[in-house]
Amino acid sequence: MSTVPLGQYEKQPTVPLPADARVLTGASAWAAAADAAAAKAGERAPLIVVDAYPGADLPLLAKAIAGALPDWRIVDVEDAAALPIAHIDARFADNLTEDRVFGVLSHATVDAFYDAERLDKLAVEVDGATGPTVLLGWGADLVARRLAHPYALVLADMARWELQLRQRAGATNWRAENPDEDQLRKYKRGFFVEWRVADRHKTTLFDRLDFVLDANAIGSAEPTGRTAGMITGEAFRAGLRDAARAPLRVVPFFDPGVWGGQWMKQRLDLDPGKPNYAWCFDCVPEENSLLLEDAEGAVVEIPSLDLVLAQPEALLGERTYARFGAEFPIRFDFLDTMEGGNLSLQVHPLTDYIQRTFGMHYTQDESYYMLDAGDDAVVYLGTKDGVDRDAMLADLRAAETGERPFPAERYVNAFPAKKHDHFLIPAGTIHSSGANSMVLEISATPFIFTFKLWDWGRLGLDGVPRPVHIDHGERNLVWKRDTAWTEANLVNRVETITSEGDVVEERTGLHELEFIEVRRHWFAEEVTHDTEGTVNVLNLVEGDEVEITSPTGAFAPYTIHYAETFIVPAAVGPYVIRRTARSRSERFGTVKASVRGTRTSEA
Ligand SMILES: O=P(O)(O)OC[C@H]1O[C@](O)(CO)[C@@H](O)[C@@H]1O
Repeated sequence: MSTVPLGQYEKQPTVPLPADARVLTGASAWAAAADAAAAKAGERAPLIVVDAYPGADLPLLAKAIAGALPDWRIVDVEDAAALPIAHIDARFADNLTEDRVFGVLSHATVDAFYDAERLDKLAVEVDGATGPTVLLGWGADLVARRLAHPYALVLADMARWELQLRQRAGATNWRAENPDEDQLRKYKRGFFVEWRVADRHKTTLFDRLDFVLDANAIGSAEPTGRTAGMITGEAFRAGLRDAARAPLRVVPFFDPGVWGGQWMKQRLDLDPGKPNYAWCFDCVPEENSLLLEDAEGAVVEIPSLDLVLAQPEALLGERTYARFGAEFPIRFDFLDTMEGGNLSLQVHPLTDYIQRTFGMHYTQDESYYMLDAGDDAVVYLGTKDGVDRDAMLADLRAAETGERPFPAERYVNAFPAKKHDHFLIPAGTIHSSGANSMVLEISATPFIFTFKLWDWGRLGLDGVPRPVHIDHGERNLVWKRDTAWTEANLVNRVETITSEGDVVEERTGLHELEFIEVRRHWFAEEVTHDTEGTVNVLNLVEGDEVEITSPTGAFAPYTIHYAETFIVPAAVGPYVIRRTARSRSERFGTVKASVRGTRTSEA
């Protein structure tokens, strides 16, 4: 039974660890690592390798290890063998670019950050060590794997949301000297280079890990009330294997913005002291976390991306995995502009453009599902009939220089928006959510490839104008998406699929140029679903509380509250969504997204 009040959004959802797994903390965690290292070493001096995700707080980690294992020599692999930062900057200059926001995705491996000769030398030195040694740092395994003898391997893992919070608070990129650099540039360096390389690297460790340490809780940007937990590699692997076979939620994160609103604060019970909340990222497994909980209630936080990387086929399904690789292709998030402002007027790149320019293999196709709407809510979508494109571009450029505001109403449609409307936004379509809207974005995962065209003359939260990219926008705007086309193709394309008793199933999108299929179900009692071999992402858009149950008892009933997004992994198969014993709502509504053409019943 749910522990939160009826209908109240759960902000810290957890995923159970196997019954026999325990979260270790403090000195006992390091003692367990030391025991494992000693057992592997036999007659030799034991070795613990702590491979830390870039952005982990190494000084604090070293202090914790030294406190627990005072007789061990701790070697900072980064100090010993990393290439000078100027060398790394030059190596990745083409990926990092001069732009504030956009880089080019790197295909490098962690070796590119290290001096191979110094790694060799360090390996020889560690090989000859007579006392117990800890190798610490991102890529520490590069040294250890040069050795012929076994060692205990610890991954000090971190999620991207925590990394971003630390960057905002002054943390640098990996070994860079940029504490005061523009946050957009720090993020760019993570997104296009560091995190890509680091994810590729850590995936090579997963099968060999002896322990996973929650480095989010070591030097956290904001107080979490948690001490850093450690679980065994076995618990990590088994926990993820189980997680990919039952419904789950990732840990949502909430972020303020220039256009942010008040709806989430009130309805999702967020900090009333904050001026606003703009976004809630409720299903972006690339950035969110999973909270793994043991049978005694102790919790360890890991990146939810680990689930995607470790269990891609069970999670995504064979066909979706074949199409996207180990990437979670569906993103759900909230955009809250209730009593806030308009989003920027924007456009996303076409597939060909995002591939050629940024090295992304699929693009940021989107849609706005209206979870709620004020009386005056509108969605800006598509250009007006007969627009003079040169005049519009000239007006956008004049607005960018501050010469005069952009007359958006002259060029862009503003469609009235009400609760449960669904607006489809294939890449290349000009769009923006207006003020007084509560949008559930159901989109492809890419989320930073936004070409802002006009930001309504306002400044960003950092006091400087947010970046506008009219040149990129011009190359991607599809001008034939005028009023008539937009209305016929992108506004409320709802189609009833079946209607039986109290259950109605509708298709609400997305547009045929987008790969996501969205089905909405209305019901009073229950609806039977089947993943049919592909991942489902759902949100309870109407009703206070439901539970997800297994007709075969394959997983324990899982409670979902209003507005919560949840993932049903492909491996689940059949599942039932039904009202709970304490539900008070008369009617429920869910929206369910999957990748079109990947269900077993689709030829
Ligand atoms: O550019 P703005 O005005 O912040 O718009 C909101 C942004 O949030 C997203 O919807 C999701 O990250 C982007 O597509 C969009 O750019």
